[in-house]
Amino acid sequence: MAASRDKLQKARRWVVKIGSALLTNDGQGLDQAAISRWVDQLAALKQQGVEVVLVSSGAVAEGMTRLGWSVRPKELNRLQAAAAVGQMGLVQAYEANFQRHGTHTAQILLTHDDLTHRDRYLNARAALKTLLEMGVVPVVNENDTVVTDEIRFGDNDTLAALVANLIEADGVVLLTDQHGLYTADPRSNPHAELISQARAEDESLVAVAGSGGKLGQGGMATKVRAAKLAARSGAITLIASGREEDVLLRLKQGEVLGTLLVPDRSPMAARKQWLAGHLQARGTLVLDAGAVLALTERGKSLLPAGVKGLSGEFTRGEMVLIADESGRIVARGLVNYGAGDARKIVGKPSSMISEVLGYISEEELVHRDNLVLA
Ligand SMILES: Nc1ncnc2c1ncn2[C@@H]1O[C@H](COP(=O)(O)OP(=O)(O)O)[C@@H](O)[C@H]1O
Ligand SMILES: N[C@@H](CCC(=O)OP(=O)(O)O)C(=O)O
Repeated sequence: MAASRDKLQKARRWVVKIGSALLTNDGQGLDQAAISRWVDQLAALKQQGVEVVLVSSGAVAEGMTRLGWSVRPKELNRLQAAAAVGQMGLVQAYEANFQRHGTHTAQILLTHDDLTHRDRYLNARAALKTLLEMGVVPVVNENDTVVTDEIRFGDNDTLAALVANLIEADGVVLLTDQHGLYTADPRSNPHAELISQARAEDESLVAVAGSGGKLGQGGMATKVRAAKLAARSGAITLIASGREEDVLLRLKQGEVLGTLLVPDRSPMAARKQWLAGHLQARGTLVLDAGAVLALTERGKSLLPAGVKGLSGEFTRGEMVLIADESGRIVARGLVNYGAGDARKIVGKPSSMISEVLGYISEEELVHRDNLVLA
């Protein structure tokens, strides 16, 4: 068990999700004091070298307060309106608190659909990674204006896991109003016991998590499902109480709190399997000998300069095979430029991409994070 806790401690990129159940102050809008404490902890984690992405719910609840509604509406359009109003409150609260630490925040509104479209996936990934490199804390929520699944099912847990997949986070921390996953719902079963650790892919957890929390909320079922999703890219998930004092810092110090859900695979093996299993190759890039060595021996990204030719029709974000001049496949990966643009830049230095195409997405044709060697 200690070895697995250690993994969270050593994780250098955390996705921290704060659920609606925690964020709202007895229906009185956002719990500003609690937000201030979580932000202090997140800022301290950053100081310790952890990159953090925050996934925050609470838009509907805050919107209802701002609009003076005491009863949660049933109509989706009114829930959407409340989410749009309340999102401003979330943004204000996080930005003001992070400013105390001299840190900028960035608002990222995503839908699950965005993460299944390969070009949008790469775009979201590039934006988030750039923000992290700049030391900005992305604050993510579902874009409730264009999709309504979440406000119907109350599930930002899945979004947190998808974000972890997207940016290869090594840890997902789901903060909620319970100390973790219990053997039964502790609200209705006083004998329920806290599960300290389990395999993320353990099917018996689904039965334990039940069908959901309070009416209209995801409860533990969505957290267990999210842990399974996060495990696909090798991330470890921890479910803990956001009310526990200094919970994030204590977890970072290795204290045994909450429920740890451990992936079966290492991040690299998980990513390899995902790349190998989920996508069909749409084309082939043929590399010169220097580029083959850069990829296979030095773990580098593939730059356009090392590509001698290409075949097939592919769009940005699709899978391509990467071969040497004899036709031997040396790797596969997600390509940053569609075939038409790629043909124009192959053989050229990356410094010429913007001149040739009139824009630049990335300087690599295939980034090493999106590439697996054969
Ligand atoms: N096995 C279980 N262990 C812990 N909590 C459970 C379990 N089954 C159901 N729950 C319920 O899930 C709730 C947390 O889910 P939810 O209200 O959706 O929180 P959040 O807004 O943080 O996602 C708890 O308050 C609890 O009543
Ligand atoms: N996106 C919406 C709802 C998401 C939600 O409630 O999710 P959860 O915190 O997992 O129960 C909001 O910000 O209010």
